[in-house]
Amino acid sequence: MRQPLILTMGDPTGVGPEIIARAWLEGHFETVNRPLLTAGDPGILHRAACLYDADCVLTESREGPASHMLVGKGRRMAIRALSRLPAGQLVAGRPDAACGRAMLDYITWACDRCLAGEAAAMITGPINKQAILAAGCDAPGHTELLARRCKVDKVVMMLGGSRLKVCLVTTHLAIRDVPAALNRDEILSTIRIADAAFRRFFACSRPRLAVLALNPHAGEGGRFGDEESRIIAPAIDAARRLGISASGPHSADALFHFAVRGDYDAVICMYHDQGLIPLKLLHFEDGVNTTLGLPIIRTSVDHGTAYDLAGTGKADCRSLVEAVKMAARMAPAGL
Ligand SMILES: NC(=O)c1ccc[n+]([C@@H]2O[C@H](COP(=O)([O-])OP(=O)(O)OC[C@H]3O[C@@H](n4cnc5c(N)ncnc54)[C@H](O)[C@@H]3O)[C@@H](O)[C@H]2O)c1
Ligand SMILES: N[C@H](C(=O)O)[C@H](O)COP(=O)(O)O
Repeated sequence: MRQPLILTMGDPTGVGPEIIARAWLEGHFETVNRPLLTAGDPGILHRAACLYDADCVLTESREGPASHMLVGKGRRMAIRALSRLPAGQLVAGRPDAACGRAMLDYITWACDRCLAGEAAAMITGPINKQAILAAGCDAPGHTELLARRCKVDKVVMMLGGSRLKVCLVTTHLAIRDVPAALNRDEILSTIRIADAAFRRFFACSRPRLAVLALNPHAGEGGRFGDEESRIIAPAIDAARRLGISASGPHSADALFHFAVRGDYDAVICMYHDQGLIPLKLLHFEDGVNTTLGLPIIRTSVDHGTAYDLAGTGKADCRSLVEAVKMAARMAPAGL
């Protein structure tokens, strides 16, 4: 049998459990060509599924990799029980350290199964970064946590949809710390990882990568900053010498128009919101977050825990569905 895709449930008090249950109950995973296993909490998932189907039933199973099956409208959802939190006592949007520990356990278990070749890919539900900190993990997000777990120094956060894909040089850090975190090698390695991933996973023989400037008007010849001439242009030159189709530094305000028009395959962005604002403007509903440069395949929803919606059953599950489909496409054929 083909190895499964593992879905991690995310924050038990966020929308993760309900978007997983919703996607299952609406049948969105029926065309996925691999088994799906949810790493999470059966009681929480059952409570979430009841938002859509009051008759759904949680059953114990002692056979197979799934310790629980959730049955709703004839669909069987395999669950690996990694926590048994008191569902009735948890309040939407208020994770405690036990929830933080559980979120971490889902992620590390799934990552280890992928590293061992027992799963083909992992897809992550949204976590709360404060809660994982309360549970003793100082990684600012999945991206950094998985890089550490896989013993990789440099990975790239890419978010994308059909119209736009953005790769970030820096991720979760204060805006005031961005300039100091940028250097030629970081930018060059981001370009190289993006280039390799597009060739391998997205059937792009020579990806066209647009590299953004940091400052307005690409620094206006040094008047508004010199990162462009000092750091970014040398990184682009080095990439081009390696045969990579990288261009820039482009003015960030104008470039997205051309990228969305189809002139580029991906945009290399200097910091989080430079890339994620245009991306989420276009692709909030169906965007996918992918970590490039890991030895495993990891995709994710492009949104957070959405505490304002948790427990209402109103959260959109399209990003999750796209993340699962993308993981299935990226998964190694031999596994
Ligand atoms: N993949 C991840 O684990 C991930 C991604 C982004 C943010 N986060 C975390 O989530 C928490 C909240 O972050 P935030 O408030 O910046 O972003 P958010 O995405 O949780 O919420 C922003 C807005 O989008 C809405 N929204 C989010 N998901 C939705 C969905 N599926 N359907 C409909 N509307 C949806 C919310 O209701 C809210 O109005 C933070 O702790 C953050 O670190 C986690
Ligand atoms: N920057 C991501 C976003 O806004 O969607 C998000 O915080 C997720 O990060 P991780 O995949 O590292 O958890």
